[in-house]
Amino acid sequence: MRKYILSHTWQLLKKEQGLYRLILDIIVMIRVCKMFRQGLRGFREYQITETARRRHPIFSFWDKKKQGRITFDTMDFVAESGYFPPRAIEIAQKIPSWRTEQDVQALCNFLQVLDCYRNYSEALQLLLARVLRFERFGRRRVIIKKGKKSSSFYFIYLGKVAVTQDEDGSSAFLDPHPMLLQKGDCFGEMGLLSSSVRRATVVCMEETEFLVVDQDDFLANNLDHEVKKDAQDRFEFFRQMELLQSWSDEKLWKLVTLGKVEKYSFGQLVSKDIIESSSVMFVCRGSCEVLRLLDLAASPFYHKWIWQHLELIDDRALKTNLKEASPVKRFKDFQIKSYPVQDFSALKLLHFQKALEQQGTTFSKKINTLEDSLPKTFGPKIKSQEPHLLNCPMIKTKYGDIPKEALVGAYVKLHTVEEGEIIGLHQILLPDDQQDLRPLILVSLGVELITVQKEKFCELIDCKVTEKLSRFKIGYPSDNDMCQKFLMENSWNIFRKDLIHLLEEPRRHPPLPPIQYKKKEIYNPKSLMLDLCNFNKKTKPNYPIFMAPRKNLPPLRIVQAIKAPRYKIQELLPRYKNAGVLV
Ligand SMILES: Nc1ncnc2c1ncn2[C@@H]1O[C@@H]2COP(=O)(O)O[C@H]2[C@H]1O
Repeated sequence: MRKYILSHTWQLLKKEQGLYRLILDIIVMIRVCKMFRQGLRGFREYQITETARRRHPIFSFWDKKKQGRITFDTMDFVAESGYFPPRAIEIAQKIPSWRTEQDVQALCNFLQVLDCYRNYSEALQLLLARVLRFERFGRRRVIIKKGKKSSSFYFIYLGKVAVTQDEDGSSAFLDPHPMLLQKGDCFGEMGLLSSSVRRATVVCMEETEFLVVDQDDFLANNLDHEVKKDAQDRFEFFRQMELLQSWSDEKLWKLVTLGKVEKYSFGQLVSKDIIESSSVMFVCRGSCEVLRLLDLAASPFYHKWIWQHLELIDDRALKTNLKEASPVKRFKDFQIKSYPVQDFSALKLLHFQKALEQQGTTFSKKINTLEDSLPKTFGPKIKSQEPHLLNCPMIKTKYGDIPKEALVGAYVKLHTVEEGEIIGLHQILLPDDQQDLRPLILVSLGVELITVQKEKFCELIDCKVTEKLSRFKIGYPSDNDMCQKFLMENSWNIFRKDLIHLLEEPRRHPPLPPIQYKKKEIYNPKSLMLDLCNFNKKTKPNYPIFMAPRKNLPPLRIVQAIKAPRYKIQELLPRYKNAGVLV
């Protein structure tokens, strides 16, 4: 009997292999890519901090191409937590002409953890690695004295320094909020680029490690040429921008000197809130995404949607639904593109077109008018809820009571900013009361930006730029529009899953079992799923292994999808009463 079952299962598996195998391979590939990407992101900040006493492994192999042994000695990376590794100190203490190509490349790799260093072009990074020397100073040591001439530039590897306006830096120890610079920052650029006196005093607040470039080495190794080349590239970039066409070369060079290059790897947060940011950002390479953290409970659509679904919690019979549109119509209505993350960039375009059609209507006014009106498709009013149906804590909101568990948020993507575009300018000319002040998050997809202080940029703006900027008025869709779209996509996803389950024969032996989550949780932080079907059921507390500190988490619990009680799809599509019609 067992033999028969086994051979039967094997036959079944063989029959379905083709497409199913392909899908599994794709899933595995996606998972591996995701892990690899996450791993790489972590690697940039990685440093082994074992004690030097421990036995250390050396990995090595023979490289046929190079006819040499390639060795990875973990000791090279061993350092006390945060300190510059001894191997790197060894290189940085050699005089530039004694450093080999490998030394330079290795030092360059060690320094990738410093934002300020990483922001330079690769060619300049290598040239810097040739000349940087290592220094460590204690608390209260003055590095630069205001008004004096000295000629070095500093990267901070560890510790903190304060920038003061007195000569001996003592004010930094009395000031409750001194101006601090820390790991990854740099200072003293005046010493390298000109022979003018220092504009401020810099003093160590604690034991601090520096990598220092001296002007003599800088000039002797032609670093000034590379710096000029970088600046020329930035100039060319600005020259090609339509917005700045009317500016003279002199004005553009001013902008070049005001700008600071910043690089962000994939998935890195660029700005927590673009609206609050004091900089204008020019995307010179790559792209980034504008996201909005949507508080679903702040929208009347969500309230209506939640209560409509919670009414079905006791498996009520399908009656009201019969009056609704036919399943075919519903299916057609739901035929919109669905994404694993909520991508609403198209909604922005739609919104933009609408806004253009209704000329004279400002964006902020539009939000206000939408705020209190309910969508017609959902009926004129939210039905009165019967709290006794649900045995869970409730929260009072502007639109009535809502289960506490249902207070969730979702990240939605509003826009992808591409090369050549500008961030932080579109509202610059609007008076304060007309600005859309909703916080927007900027996340890198691998991007290189030039940031310029908004204030400084505004000082350069002339009437031609003002006129071009006035045509820039792009508003993002209101939170209500986004919430409505989120719920529509969510409903479509639920419907699509139900339909697939209905049409497909249930798989008896899945070779790759899906990750099992605890069923009874209402909110699952791993799958980012809110499961409203689990209300009124006894829930087991779920203790996640790792939880980021509360202060680093977003103010709302984030969901990617919401599962809700619903009518059985067999009732909606009575012709397909039995599962497996497709197979
Ligand atoms: N307001 C400031 N913010 C950050 N760094 C500053 C500020 N003022 C001066 N510095 C740095 O302190 C350094 C003092 O020497 P430099 O003038 O060569 O270059 C200066 C800048 O790098």
